Amino acid sequence: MIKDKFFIIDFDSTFTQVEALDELGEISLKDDENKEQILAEIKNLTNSAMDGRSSFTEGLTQRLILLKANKKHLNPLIATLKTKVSDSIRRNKDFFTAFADQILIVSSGFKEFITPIVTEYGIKEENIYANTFRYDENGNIIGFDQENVLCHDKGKIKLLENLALQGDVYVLGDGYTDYEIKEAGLANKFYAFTENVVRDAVVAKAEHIAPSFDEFLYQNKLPMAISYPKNRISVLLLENIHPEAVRLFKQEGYQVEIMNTALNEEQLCEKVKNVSILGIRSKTHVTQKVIESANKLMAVGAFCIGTNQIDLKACAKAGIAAFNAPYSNTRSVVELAIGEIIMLSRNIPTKSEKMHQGKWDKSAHNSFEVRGKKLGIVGYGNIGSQLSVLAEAMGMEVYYYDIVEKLQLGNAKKCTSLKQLLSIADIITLHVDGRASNKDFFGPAEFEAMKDGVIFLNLSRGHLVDIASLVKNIKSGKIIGAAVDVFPHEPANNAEEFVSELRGLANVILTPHIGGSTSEAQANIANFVPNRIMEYINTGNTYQSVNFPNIQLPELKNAHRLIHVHDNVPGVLANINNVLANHHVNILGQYLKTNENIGYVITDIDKAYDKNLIGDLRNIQNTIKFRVLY
Ligand SMILES: NC(=O)c1ccc[n+]([C@@H]2O[C@H](COP(=O)([O-])OP(=O)(O)OC[C@H]3O[C@@H](n4cnc5c(N)ncnc54)[C@H](O)[C@@H]3O)[C@@H](O)[C@H]2O)c1
Ligand SMILES: O=C(O)CC[C@@H](O)C(=O)O
Repeated sequence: MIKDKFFIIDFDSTFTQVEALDELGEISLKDDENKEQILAEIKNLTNSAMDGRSSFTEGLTQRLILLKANKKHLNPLIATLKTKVSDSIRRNKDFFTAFADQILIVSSGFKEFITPIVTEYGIKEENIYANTFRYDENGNIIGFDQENVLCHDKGKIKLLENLALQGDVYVLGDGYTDYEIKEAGLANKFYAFTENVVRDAVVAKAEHIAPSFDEFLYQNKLPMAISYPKNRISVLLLENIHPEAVRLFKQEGYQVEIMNTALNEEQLCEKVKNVSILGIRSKTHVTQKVIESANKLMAVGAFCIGTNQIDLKACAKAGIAAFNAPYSNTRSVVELAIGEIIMLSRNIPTKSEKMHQGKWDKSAHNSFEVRGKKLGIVGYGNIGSQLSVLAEAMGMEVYYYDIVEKLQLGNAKKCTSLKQLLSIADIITLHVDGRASNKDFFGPAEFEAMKDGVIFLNLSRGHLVDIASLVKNIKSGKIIGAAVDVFPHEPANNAEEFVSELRGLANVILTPHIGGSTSEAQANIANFVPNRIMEYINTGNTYQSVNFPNIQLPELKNAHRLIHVHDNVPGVLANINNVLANHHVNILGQYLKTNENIGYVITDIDKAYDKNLIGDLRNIQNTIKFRVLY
């Protein structure tokens, strides 16, 4: 145990997420008709004192008058505060117990509510320095013990002078009075604690910032509950990702930067250098070069279905796990396709445009019901098969073609070749994935093989269709209607012009890659992808990763989890186990999965291990990445 270090920890907004007197006001003023106004006044007084803008003693006196609190309000207050202990303090409970002799709570709050909270964390009652209330004969709180130095301005300084601690003193707090201890020369280091509140005046003065208690422990090489402070994990989210993803990552304690645009390779290489988690949609390309520029990248999240924009193999080889949202926008794409099939069958784009020009063209020419028509679905995956179900419900006859064997839904008929499908269908819709081999999948020969008067849709990927051939066949009248949502070149953001030969053609619906852009889908994606990534980081689970072997395990309690990513060559598992045996490590469980590129091993071991073990595991030949989870 380290004997010559003392940790001075503030209570309000540091040990707990809140200011206790504000919470007390919520209780004591519950039935007061001016509650909101009084609470606002109390908050102002608190903030002014915490920022060092006003006299602490005066503010405290005024706050107690405004509170109109009674002894009977303290139990409910304590119950509330117990639920509001700061997250990072709560998870590091073991630290408080282990270092109880060296931890002092120094607060200008009140012992009556501080003691029951902090002693549950192993903090010693004699190490709690705080004020005490004075009551009248009815239990009303009417003031505080004026003898206590902590109720006076510079009270914390006076207390520390009196304590005359022999050793290094580290102060952690959110307020100006905490900083003043260091300023007065009574502490070696002051850490502005910003997990709950960021006080600019304090942060500006602080030489150390602790966005979490983990960071404080990490910087001081003290034992912590997690392997790495989450605030050190930086997330870059591009392409206007839904705010729910930002909220989830921030809630986890990560630093998040958002951009509304896609980045080109050069821009991304620069931006990605210190990023741990990268979130993109369909337009940002994560290339080999980008991966080589990323020094800290652990995971890439495609906030969409398609992952063709990510070099998945290069990511795996660099130990970077990639995730997507395979089903979150499926329904949205299907609904758009259904709508477009009907609109195109009725020639609506042309008719609507004419109406806008004042032209009344009431005719049934080239207008058809979809009932009884043959719909040809190319790519019978999640989108294709769901479209099949809805199309049948509208009375369409469904044909599909896929390169792999797929479950036939309803009365859908499987075509044994693309050619067969193209020769049968009245409406052809493309739902294959964007793998490289599908480039120019639909060119002159495929359009040639279609029936005359066909309708064509592409809501999959732009590079799958040769646009010049498509345009030629629309102009010739072979294709009487088309809907295109995806293009070989798409603008990086909403400010860039969309340039395409498809512009201005009759009965052609052009949409800006919005097949999956519904509120529901974007919110679902924003929930799904961060959770997958955070689970991977916190537990090692690679479930639904698109490039890592999938392993799913429960969170680990009272053991270490060693996560080893290596080239998929023979002998690595044996080498891992040799190292573990040499260090006399007891294995609690071990799981290995490989794919064509990498091997992924999770080993759960006893809590105790010799520190050289980590270095030895890292040095095993063919190791790509290694990390330890607590
Ligand atoms: N427009 C949008 O906003 C939008 C939204 C979501 C998805 N998408 C695109 O749609 C694609 C399909 O999505 P999904 O969820 O159905 O994917 P999926 O992986 O479930 O289905 C793709 C299917 O295509 C098949 N396939 C691949 N190549 C083929 C080929 N050459 N010939 C025949 N079949 C082939 C696969 O075997 C698979 O069954 C995504 O990969 C994405 O590119 C676009
Ligand atoms: O939102 C996007 O950019 C892509 C949507 C879609 O193409 C997908 O792959 O899910």
